[in-house]
Amino acid sequence: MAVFTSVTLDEVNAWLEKNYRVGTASELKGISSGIENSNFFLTTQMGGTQREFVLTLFERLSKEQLPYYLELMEHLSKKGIKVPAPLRNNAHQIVGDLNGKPATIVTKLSGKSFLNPSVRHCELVGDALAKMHLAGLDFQLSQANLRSIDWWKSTVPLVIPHLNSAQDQLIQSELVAQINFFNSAEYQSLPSGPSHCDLFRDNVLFDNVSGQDELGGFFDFYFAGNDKWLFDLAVTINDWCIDLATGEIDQARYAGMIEKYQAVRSFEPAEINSWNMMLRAAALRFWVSRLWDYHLPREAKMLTPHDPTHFERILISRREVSSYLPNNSAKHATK
Ligand SMILES: Nc1ncnc2c1ncn2[C@@H]1O[C@H](COP(=O)(O)OP(=O)(O)O)[C@@H](O)[C@H]1O
Ligand SMILES: N[C@@H](CCOP(=O)(O)O)C(=O)O
Repeated sequence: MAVFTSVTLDEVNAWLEKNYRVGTASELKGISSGIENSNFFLTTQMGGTQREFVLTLFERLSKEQLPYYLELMEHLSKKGIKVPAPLRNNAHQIVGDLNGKPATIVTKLSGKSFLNPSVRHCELVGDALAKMHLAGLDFQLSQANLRSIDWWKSTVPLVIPHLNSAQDQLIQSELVAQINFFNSAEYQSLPSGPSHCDLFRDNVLFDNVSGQDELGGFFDFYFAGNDKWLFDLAVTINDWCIDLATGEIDQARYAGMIEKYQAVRSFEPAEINSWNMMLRAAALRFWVSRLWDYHLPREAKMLTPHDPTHFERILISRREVSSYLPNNSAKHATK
């Protein structure tokens, strides 16, 4: 995360004293990774106990949109899914205000990210993602994925002036294909529910337990929304189970993630048929957002935009190669 809004230790202490019972802040460290919000590692001292949190100031999401994300994290965490738990303030509110921005404190997960994941890491993520989908079924709030097709339709025209003619043609033809896909009866029938929608390698931590990596947790729910579960899985596969240089699927990691996901929740026939288009949708989603962040950047300290051409390559690869979603009972070609 970049730091768009600065906060001092004194400002945090005044805010904590007024609103929370977590003791006194002894350390506040701006976090440089991430691109959406202003994040800080926050250490507090209370009665001789040191506690660690993450303080987030939201830069784009409004106070009205935030309860969905934060209450979803609270809901999942209460159900035993490893995600940060937001702290409610003294007025029992899940979000407050700090330095003119909506702000919240969540528990800090332990562990580290693996940017070159193994088959085991992918298996752990597949298992936990399916469990997270099922745990979200009885979550009462509903909010659409704000970075879905309506956002692609409004953002593609803004980035087109920055593209060469081959890219322009590719993005427009994929958008049309996705509009048709989203309008199909089969798409409409796909199972859905609260979804993370950005479960990249840098949004998952692993802990080493007795010499073996175990899931530390999923975080960064601020692109979450009610969406097709298959989209969530496709976003995750497109980041975790690929050869990073070419964007092509790595079969061992792919099979590991799918198998463990499916051990928890079996795919429906419509999901098997929709898989290739969903992988393409997931690639288009991040090509568009990376182009937008790259060509229309915001002012921020410590902001490093991601490379858009990576998702252009992934999209080209998914359009050229038909992918299969293995199922215990049936295997269908998707193209
Ligand atoms: N709850 C958490 N526990 C541990 N680390 C976290 C937590 N939330 C954020 N981080 C750290 O902060 C970094 C940036 O957070 P992220 O949510 O990705 O930012 P952004 O909101 O900009 O996407 C992460 O890479 C991670 O190192
Ligand atoms: N995962 C997205 C960017 C979203 O940023 P994050 O830091 O909030 O995960 C990408 O890689 O394009």
